[in-house]
Amino acid sequence: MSETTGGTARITESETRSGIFAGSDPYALARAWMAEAEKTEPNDPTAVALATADAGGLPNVRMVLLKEVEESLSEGGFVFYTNFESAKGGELAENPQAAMVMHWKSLRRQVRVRGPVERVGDAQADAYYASRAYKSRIGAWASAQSRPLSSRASLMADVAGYAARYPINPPRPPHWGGFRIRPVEMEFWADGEFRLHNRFRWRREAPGALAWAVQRLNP
Ligand SMILES: Cc1cc2nc3c(=O)[nH]c(=O)nc-3n(C[C@H](O)[C@H](O)[C@H](O)COP(=O)(O)O)c2cc1C
Ligand SMILES: Cc1ncc(COP(=O)(O)O)c(C=O)c1O
Repeated sequence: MSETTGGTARITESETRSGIFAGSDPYALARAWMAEAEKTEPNDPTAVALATADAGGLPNVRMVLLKEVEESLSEGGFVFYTNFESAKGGELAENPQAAMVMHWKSLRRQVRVRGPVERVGDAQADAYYASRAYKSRIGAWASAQSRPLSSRASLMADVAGYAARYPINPPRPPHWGGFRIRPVEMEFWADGEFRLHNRFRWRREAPGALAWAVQRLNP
């Protein structure tokens, strides 16, 4: 058992990690793997399957694009953007916890993250919204995401209506913004021969603690 200090976060682990698993900051490790995936994946290297559950515990899952792995040694988060009134928005309002997994076929690796979820602050969400294509910004106004739609024509009429209302610089819709998953657990997985994969789980040493305990897991 060894103890090291990764920035402000202490790490306890049973085995020294090396190669693609090395490092004392799991956010930096996730960013490094994503940077590799950007070179090898044909499209959407930041796509994640995002799992939520409603108040009754029934799970739901869908893809979203991860837009930020925040720079922090100990208290970072995984950020995505969506409609607060969508199915996932409703589930996160009832039960603000989520899990996500990134899987890159080209690298044969996956990263899993679990934790409580909070909304991203207005200034950060405004800045991200402003960086999107104009038509995507208008689409966020027009789409009542996850609710029934009578026809494609009605959606396109709403798109035209919002484009007329906001010919330039549409403000961020009040129903659209970001969520941040604050990990209590992360897992880095890489494919091994004959299914003898390598897995390292990073878990907070105690609820609310900054320190991580890292454990190699059976494949
Ligand atoms: C690769 C990919 C990326 C996506 N990214 C997002 C996203 O970042 N935000 C979003 O709201 N929907 C995104 N979607 C659409 C969602 O998968 C989903 O259809 C939508 O958010 C409604 O989900 P819900 O009804 O569970 O709320 C993406 C779909 C795919 C296939
Ligand atoms: C409905 C929806 N919202 C948001 C996003 C996030 O991506 P972007 O901000 O790059 O449009 C996506 C990506 O596919 C999407 O489908």
